[in-house]
Amino acid sequence: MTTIVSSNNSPDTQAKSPSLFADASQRLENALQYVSISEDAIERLRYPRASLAVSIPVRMDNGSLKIFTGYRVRYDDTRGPGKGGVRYHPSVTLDEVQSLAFWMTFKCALLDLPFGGAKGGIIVNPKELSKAELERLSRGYINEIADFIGENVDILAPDVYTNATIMGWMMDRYSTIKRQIIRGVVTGKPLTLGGSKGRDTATSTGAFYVIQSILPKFKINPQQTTVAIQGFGNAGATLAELLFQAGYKVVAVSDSKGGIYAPRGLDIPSIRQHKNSNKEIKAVYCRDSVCDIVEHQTITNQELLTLDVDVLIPAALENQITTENAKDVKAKYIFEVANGPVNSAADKILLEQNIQVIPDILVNAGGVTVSYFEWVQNRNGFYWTLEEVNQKLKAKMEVETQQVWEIAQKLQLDMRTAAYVHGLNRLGEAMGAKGTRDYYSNSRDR
Ligand SMILES: NC(=O)C1=CN([C@@H]2O[C@H](COP(=O)(O)OP(=O)(O)OC[C@H]3O[C@@H](n4cnc5c(N)ncnc54)[C@H](O)[C@@H]3O)[C@@H](O)[C@H]2O)C=CC1
Ligand SMILES: O=C(O)CCC(=O)C(=O)O
Repeated sequence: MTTIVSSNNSPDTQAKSPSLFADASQRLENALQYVSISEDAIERLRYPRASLAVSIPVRMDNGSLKIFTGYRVRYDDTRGPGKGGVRYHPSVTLDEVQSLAFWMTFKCALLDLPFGGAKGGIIVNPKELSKAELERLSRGYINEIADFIGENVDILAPDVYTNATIMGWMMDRYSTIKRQIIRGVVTGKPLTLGGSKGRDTATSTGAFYVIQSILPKFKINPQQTTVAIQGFGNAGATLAELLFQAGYKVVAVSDSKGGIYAPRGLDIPSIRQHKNSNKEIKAVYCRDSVCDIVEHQTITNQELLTLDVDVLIPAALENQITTENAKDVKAKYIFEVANGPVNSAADKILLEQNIQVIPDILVNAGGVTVSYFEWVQNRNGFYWTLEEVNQKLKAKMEVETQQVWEIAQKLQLDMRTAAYVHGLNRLGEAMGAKGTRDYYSNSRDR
């Protein structure tokens, strides 16, 4: 069954119990003094537009029935249909999904995509499910949220522990319910079902373009740059490989079980191979086609965050750098590939330490940008080459990175506040263009 949850989950109502959403909203409040948009628009942006909680009945392989809880939140759709991934994780909460949908809103505006922000999640450890159970769960989720989504309403995509296969099942189930093939309701699908070339690597490729645009501004040269990456999934592992190929010295990587650190540098392609075959990370260094296991330390995910490296890339989950460890961070640059890895209190500490944080809503926006390309291709029924996709992605990431940089320079802001200013200006403009008559109040009508 489906429940519409109160959308009145504003920072105010959550102030009594500190939440991820209250913390995320702080970034909006910090940017407000640098923009001139209407009070109405600001008030609207403080609240998610709609939040849905569903119970998903799944027949397990042993014959029992298990009920899973899922969410979908549409935060804002002023600039277009809601857009955002679906996360499968045991620690998913409504508060987290609302925060992720909030970030999607600003991310899509920042990249000037014709989308609003949305996100979904299911409380589940997918590693404990068989493939058949996972498929029934994914199809069941769509059964419950079908009236809440649509290719012109709210469009799904992959996120943590979801992938192209799951997106294919979801699109197929939605099409079955609607009695027509509707490819554009989900992006990140398998190529054979209308996926876009380059979507699987888009988040990391986009992040790579941002890194390559920002570091030269600080006269940083890849060959002398050490990098630590937390999270070795879709986003982290591919980015590690791109940086490795470009000559950066990737000295530490980790997954949910922990990581490895080798000051000599790691051979990322070999580590990916090991991970794919052995399901664990081993420290490997290869030169001239000869590989050996290098001297390395195993480290915890927390230790990785405070390594003495030039560049730190959190690419796993939110709230990794907080007041607990921010003062111990030694990296000079943090590129946030994960959503929300640094909380707002930690931002202040990092700023005092002169550490440059390049924010999630810019760094990881390559994923949703290629999702947009996929949606466009689905609507046109005409598909692009990988070169076309990457060329368009590169152009978009570089233009918006430069704009955020210029706002930061002009207003003397950190990159995160500058990114919110950029997104807010676009959101405010769209809200202004729509007018406020739908709010059924004449007090501010002009
Ligand atoms: N997949 C996408 O298109 C996009 C993903 N992101 C963000 O990137 C981050 C990673 O997502 P994906 O790579 O897609 O997920 P994924 O499911 O492919 O990989 C997640 C990785 O994080 C690791 N991990 C899980 N829990 C961890 C923990 N407690 N500590 C350290 N590592 C842990 C896993 O072992 C795995 O290596 C998330 O914050 C996600 O929201 C952002 C934009 C787009
Ligand atoms: O590709 C998409 O639509 C959204 C990806 C996503 O969930 C994110 O950027 O956090």
